Amino acid sequence: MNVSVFRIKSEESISYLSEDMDPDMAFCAALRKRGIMMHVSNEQDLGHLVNPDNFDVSRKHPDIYQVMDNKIEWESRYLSPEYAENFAEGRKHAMPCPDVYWFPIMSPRFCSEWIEVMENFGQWSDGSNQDNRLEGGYEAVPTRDIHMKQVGLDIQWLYILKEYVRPLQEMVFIGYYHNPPVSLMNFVVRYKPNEQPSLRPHHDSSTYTINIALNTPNVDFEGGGCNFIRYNCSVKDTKLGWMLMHPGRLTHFHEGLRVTKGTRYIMISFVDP
Ligand SMILES: O=C(O)CCC(=O)C(=O)O
Ligand SMILES: [Fe+2]
Repeated sequence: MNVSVFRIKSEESISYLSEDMDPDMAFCAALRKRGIMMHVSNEQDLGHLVNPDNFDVSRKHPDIYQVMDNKIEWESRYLSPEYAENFAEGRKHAMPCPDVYWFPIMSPRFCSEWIEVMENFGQWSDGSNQDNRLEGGYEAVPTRDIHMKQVGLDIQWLYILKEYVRPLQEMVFIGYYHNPPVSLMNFVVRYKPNEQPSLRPHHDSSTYTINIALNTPNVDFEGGGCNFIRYNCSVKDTKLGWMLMHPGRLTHFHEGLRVTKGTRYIMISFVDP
């Protein structure tokens, strides 16, 4: 196309204004009216345009917030490449302790960016029983943590629970169906030797709890893991982006084992409290 096309002074001149069309469509229509057709000149994938209405560049890692608005690309970046294998016919789900299931769910990129979102925000709780973020203002077994709401990820996280966690739950705790999952407690926990190194035995206020490893034992930290006391069984060799799923109460009294070096991060949700 030549710029002279635009220099014609007449009522036929090319315009991108139209009462009932967006500017890009109006522009194309005006060209067509003058007999100028547009053609695809390549079939290379050059990426995508984000919707500026919901892409918040002031966030650390705005892409990780896009699970609802740009789902296909979000999955390719942040879902574990092994996620789909969880649904393979005849798949034997890992069960490291009785009724504790273990699934690959998130990619390494998810794990590192999720940690960076939290550390960039930086306002970890002080580990005391007083917690103004909660309805009752009291947390019986406090962790050093940041809640999803504090970093504007609460809606996205509930969507992740519904889309990616619930289908796994339905495969292993058969007959339990609750859609959408409800969860008021969704947070990243940080353990380190001189801050909070461990978590004393407790029940969770959940029907089931999920616990995603955001970093790697013997690489990023030493010690750590989750011990299920009734079964004298612990999961210490947690795997990056893999999620533990276990009942919250009664049978699954558990504790967070001591981190002796480095920093351990996990993502926790108490689902259907
Ligand atoms: O450290 C762990 O893996 C367990 C964490 C836990 O039990 C909790 O946050 O409720
Ligand atoms: Fe717990």
